[in-house]
Amino acid sequence: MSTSGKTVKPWLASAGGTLASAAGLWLSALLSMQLPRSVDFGVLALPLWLPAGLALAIAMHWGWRSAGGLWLGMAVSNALVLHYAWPAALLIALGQSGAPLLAASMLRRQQALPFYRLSRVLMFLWCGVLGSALLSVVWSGFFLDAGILPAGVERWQCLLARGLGELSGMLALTPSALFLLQAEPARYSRNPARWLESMLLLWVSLLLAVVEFIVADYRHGVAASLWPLFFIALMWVAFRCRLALAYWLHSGIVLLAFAGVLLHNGAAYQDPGLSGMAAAGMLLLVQSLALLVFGALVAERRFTEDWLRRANQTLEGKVVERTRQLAESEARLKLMADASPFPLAMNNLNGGGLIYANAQAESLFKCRLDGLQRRVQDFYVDPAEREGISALLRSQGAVRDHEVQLHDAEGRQFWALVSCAVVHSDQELYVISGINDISERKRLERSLHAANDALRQHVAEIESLQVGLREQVRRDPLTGLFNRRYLDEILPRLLAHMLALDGTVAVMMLDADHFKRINDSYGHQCGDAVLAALGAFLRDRFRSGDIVCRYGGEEFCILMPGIALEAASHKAEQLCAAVRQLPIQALEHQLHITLSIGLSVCPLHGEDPESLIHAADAALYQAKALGRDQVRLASNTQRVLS
Ligand SMILES: Nc1nc2c(ncn2[C@@H]2O[C@H](COP(=O)(O)OP(=O)(O)OP(=O)(O)O)[C@@H](O)[C@H]2O)c(=O)[nH]1
Repeated sequence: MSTSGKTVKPWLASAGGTLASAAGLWLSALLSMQLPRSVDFGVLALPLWLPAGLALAIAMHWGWRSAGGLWLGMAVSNALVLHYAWPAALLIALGQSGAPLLAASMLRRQQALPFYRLSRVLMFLWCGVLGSALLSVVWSGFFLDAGILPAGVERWQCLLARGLGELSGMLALTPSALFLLQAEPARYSRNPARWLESMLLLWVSLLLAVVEFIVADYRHGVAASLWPLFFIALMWVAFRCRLALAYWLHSGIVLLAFAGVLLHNGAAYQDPGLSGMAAAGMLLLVQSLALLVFGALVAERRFTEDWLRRANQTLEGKVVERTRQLAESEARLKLMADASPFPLAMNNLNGGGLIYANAQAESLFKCRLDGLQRRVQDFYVDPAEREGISALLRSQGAVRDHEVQLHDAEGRQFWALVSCAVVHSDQELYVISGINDISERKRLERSLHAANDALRQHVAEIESLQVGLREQVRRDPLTGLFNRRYLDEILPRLLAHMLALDGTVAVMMLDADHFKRINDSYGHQCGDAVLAALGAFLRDRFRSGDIVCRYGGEEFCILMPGIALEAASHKAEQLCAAVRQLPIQALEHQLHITLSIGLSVCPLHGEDPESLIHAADAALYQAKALGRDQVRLASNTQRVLS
């Protein structure tokens, strides 16, 4: 370890301390000897034994490091001031230095310092002052016979005097030493007004002490009665100012009292006898004890106040730090929310008052939303919708992807997808909402729906056209009856179906007789009208299950499923007769026509379309050949019927 040039060597410091301690003790012994001795009572042979008080103060402040100085100082005092033989002086000094060192060590172990509790003051008085004095006196007692006992003084008297002297010395000097030992909060020294008050009190008190103890005539009773003023001044200083200052003042008063006694004047020196000195000593001791006790109480209160102040400062520091952390955290969260690419807002659940909205939300709603008196319901096209969301939030705590219609500050309405969550903070319920403008999506959805509707309509039209086309394909345009194409398509299926059911199908072929004449006589259009009228008549004449087709030209074919040969023949005869009687209005002409009919029946005349058509056609041809206006059955049927 490097040491600077200014650092005092430990051994030098130790030697210096030893010598300084020794010198101090020797000087205080010299001073003690100047004080009046008892001549009347012989008990207090020694006056206030100042070295003992000083030794305890040194031992408490520097501990065992001061052992050499104490021993040397005491030995020198014994030898040079009290004129003991050197061996006795050295041996007695062992006790005089060891006793305060032991007492100080014990007090340190019990942490008796600093004196900010009354219990510690009592501990100090008991262990330090009384214990030290007793130890020292007991030790000295072994050597008092070694030719050093004053003539005519009993040993016990000498021990008692020594003991009381040391006790008094320690008590009187303790407050004076305490300014070295006492730790106390320093805040009183920083207050200028208090400092001025301290200085004023200190110097006025010292001035009064000079007057009281040095200038005033000891025979004057008034001077002695002023002593209580110093108590007041000391307590005042101790209470209002730093304790160290009170100890200083006490030390000054003690020194001035001693000085007055030495000068044979002042309140402490009331008479040259022992009684005056004893009274002065008692007053000093009482003053010392009072200051110790009062100082401890004051210090206790100050340390408690200081502890509370520091605890408060620590607490305040923690609060400040916590507040800072919260502010940082809040700033981070705000930064995150502000930088969010999605519109975010926060509001009171009750009332809907907006607390926060990020820049995206402000841009969406086209207005500033920071701390304004705005409510979320102000932005709903239908405020009742907001009530619905609030009710959901109260019951479920969150709402996901709710479609609502909002409007911005400029009145533009738009659809939004809203997701909300309830959060608790400071006994309040808040709602955090994410808002997604879905106007464009909605517009596309509407376009899509419109396109779908148009497409559906288009498909329906196509289907209708297809149905029409299908009808056109299988219908004859002139009569509205099924055409031959349909007949060719339906007949095989019908036959297969009826054969599977063991049923019958009659095929009726009929032809208008001499139709060429109508065309020739009345024109082709009139012929068309006749054909149309005949078709309508045929359609009405047959059951809905029958299939009436225009086979071609003026020839028709009718399929009648499930009809027997006789019934079919009968129906053909009736038809023939009915048409014969039928007046047909064709254009401006009323005409009559007749029909020739050929009839075949499945399975009698065949089980396939060709056979049946051919058989019916042959029968028709036969009816024509036999003079027309008649019904003929297919050829092999003749036998069956006859
Ligand atoms: N107005 C009109 N006439 C048609 C149509 N289809 C065929 N015809 C006519 O019908 C006539 C059929 O004549 P024919 O085959 O000689 O038969 P018919 O005159 O009825 O004599 P028979 O059948 O032997 O009694 C022809 O003059 C055709 O032009 C049509 O759709 N409209």
